[in-house]
Amino acid sequence: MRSASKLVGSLFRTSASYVSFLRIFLLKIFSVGFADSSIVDRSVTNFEVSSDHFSSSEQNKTTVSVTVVGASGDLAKKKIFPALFALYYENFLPEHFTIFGYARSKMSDEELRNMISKTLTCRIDKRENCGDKMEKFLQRCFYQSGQYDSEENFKELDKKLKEREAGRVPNRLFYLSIPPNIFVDVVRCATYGASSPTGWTRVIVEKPFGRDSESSRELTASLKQYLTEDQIFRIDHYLGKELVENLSVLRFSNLVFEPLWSRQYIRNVQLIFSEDFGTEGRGGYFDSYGIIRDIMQNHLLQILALFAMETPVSLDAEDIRNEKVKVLKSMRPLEIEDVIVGQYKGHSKGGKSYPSYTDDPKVPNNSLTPTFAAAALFIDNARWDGVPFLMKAGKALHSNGAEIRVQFRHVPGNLYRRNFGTYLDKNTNELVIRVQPNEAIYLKINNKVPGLGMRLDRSNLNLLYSAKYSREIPDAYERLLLDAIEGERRLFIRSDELDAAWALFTPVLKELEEKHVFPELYPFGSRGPVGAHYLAAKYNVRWVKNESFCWRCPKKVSYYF
Ligand SMILES: NC(=O)C1=CN([C@@H]2O[C@H](COP(=O)(O)OP(=O)(O)OC[C@H]3O[C@@H](n4cnc5c(N)ncnc54)[C@H](OP(=O)(O)O)[C@@H]3O)[C@@H](O)[C@H]2O)C=CC1
Ligand SMILES: O=C1O[C@H](COP(=O)(O)O)[C@@H](O)[C@H](O)[C@H]1O
Repeated sequence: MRSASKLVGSLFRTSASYVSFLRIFLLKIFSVGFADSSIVDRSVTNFEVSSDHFSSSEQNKTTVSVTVVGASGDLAKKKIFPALFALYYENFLPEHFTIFGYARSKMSDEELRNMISKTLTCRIDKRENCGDKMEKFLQRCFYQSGQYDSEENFKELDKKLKEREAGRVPNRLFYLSIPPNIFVDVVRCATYGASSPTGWTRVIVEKPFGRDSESSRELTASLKQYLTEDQIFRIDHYLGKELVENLSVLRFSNLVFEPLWSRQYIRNVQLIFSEDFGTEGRGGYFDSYGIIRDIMQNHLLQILALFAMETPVSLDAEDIRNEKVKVLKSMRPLEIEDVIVGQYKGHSKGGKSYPSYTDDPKVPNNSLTPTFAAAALFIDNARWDGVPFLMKAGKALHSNGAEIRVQFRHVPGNLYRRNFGTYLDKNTNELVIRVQPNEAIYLKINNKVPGLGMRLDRSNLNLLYSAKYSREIPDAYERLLLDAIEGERRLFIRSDELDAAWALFTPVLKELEEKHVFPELYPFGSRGPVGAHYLAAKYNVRWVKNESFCWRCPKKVSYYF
């Protein structure tokens, strides 16, 4: 009941619609009554089905408009419009909704629809009626051209929004898919020119949220001149990935993992991100941020916080985010001795040539920006004292993927020690959560090879999502957009979380820049700089590579670098 009353308070404060209030309130009541129902299954709570529970006259009174600011850009085309269509296709959008694209480029509604239609796709498993649905979706999309710092232009948008809202209570979501230097202008103009007069107004902000502690705080302060914290949805799309969402389920709904989840049983944790392509087309942005800001300070650190937090009081957003902040505040700021940086260099192989990072016309020839980094982080609390959390992130590597590897300690006094040979580490249990591609959770165990002898083998207890579930896994942006529409903040970053995250990385980022640390060059398509192995070795860790993660590796080989 406590969570239900908390929710009532916060919903009224943010003047959320009565319909979404009722929906969430009932869900909360259910979650108190039945332990399992606290896990919201959207297949039974989507808007279509919910209209059985809530009279359509309620839905008729409200409407949701999503304005994608920066609609002509890469992210909007690649991710946001396709995610909105997928939500529509699955009946997750409210009955009355409108989508607006807003940018400086001149476009008609028809031209926007034409642009969007090129990137919309149907779920592999649900192609029926897809063409019809696409057409209907496109008819709900409109365009307004305008400057980002013109209140007048946003007032024109407001006028068009009102026409579509047709007298219903308007709820408005603005997605800032634009470069960060214009975030504040847009928020100011949208607030004064186009915020909802009677419903809610929410703003999704894309990263980067500043370059360091100072600029991030400035950005937060500027946004808060116009918005309350409740209205700001800072997106980290890794939090919307299926396997990252599943991390808490794995920990807190199974008896077998949580007792092992500490320094007592875990030797080290590895958080690995790799891409087999370079910064193509995004060199201008990337050069002023680098891989530590682009991937580590946000995506990998968010995963780490979810992995390491204590059990939250409930699944409420504030309870979860409180626990994440505690983990981040218990961490030691990263030190320069615990980081290595690299940058990819071009070469030719098999008649094909691979570019250097600095070949990008938007990157200066003498750029020291890292495209690869490895780091060792520590959480100084009772649960994790002394356990290295190793992060590795890189572009233009030999493989593509993201995973969490949990290496367990050796079995004390292991009776089968002799059977393992010299590589004892290789035979300890390991839990792998493969975030992408080919989502999976598997546990490496030792077992006996059948027969009269006593030969041991390594096997995987394997949950491979594609084998178990026939349905397509939704894109992270779908989940996050839906959450923002529903006012669910659990997967968005609160400002104190952001402060704590920057506090860990800002000193080392400054030091790397001030000392002009030269990144170790590594060939495009390689495993990255050897320095990463020395860093791991310092903490008695070996990076492990799983064969299904590595498309250039020969099959059935476990890689110890
Ligand atoms: N692309 C991606 O994969 C990812 C992007 N992001 C973040 O999302 C946001 C949008 O990214 P993305 O779509 O790649 O960005 P783009 O560079 O494509 O910019 C989006 C739109 O903003 C306008 N714009 C671009 N540069 C400027 C400028 N200097 N001044 C004013 N307007 C400008 C352009 O629209 P017009 O000229 O028509 O006004 C452009 O179409 C950024 O904050 C980015 O960091 C985050 C994760 C991944
Ligand atoms: O935020 C970012 O993420 C992408 C990787 O996202 P994914 O969902 O495709 O794994 C990365 O390429 C980009 O540099 C970074 O800004």
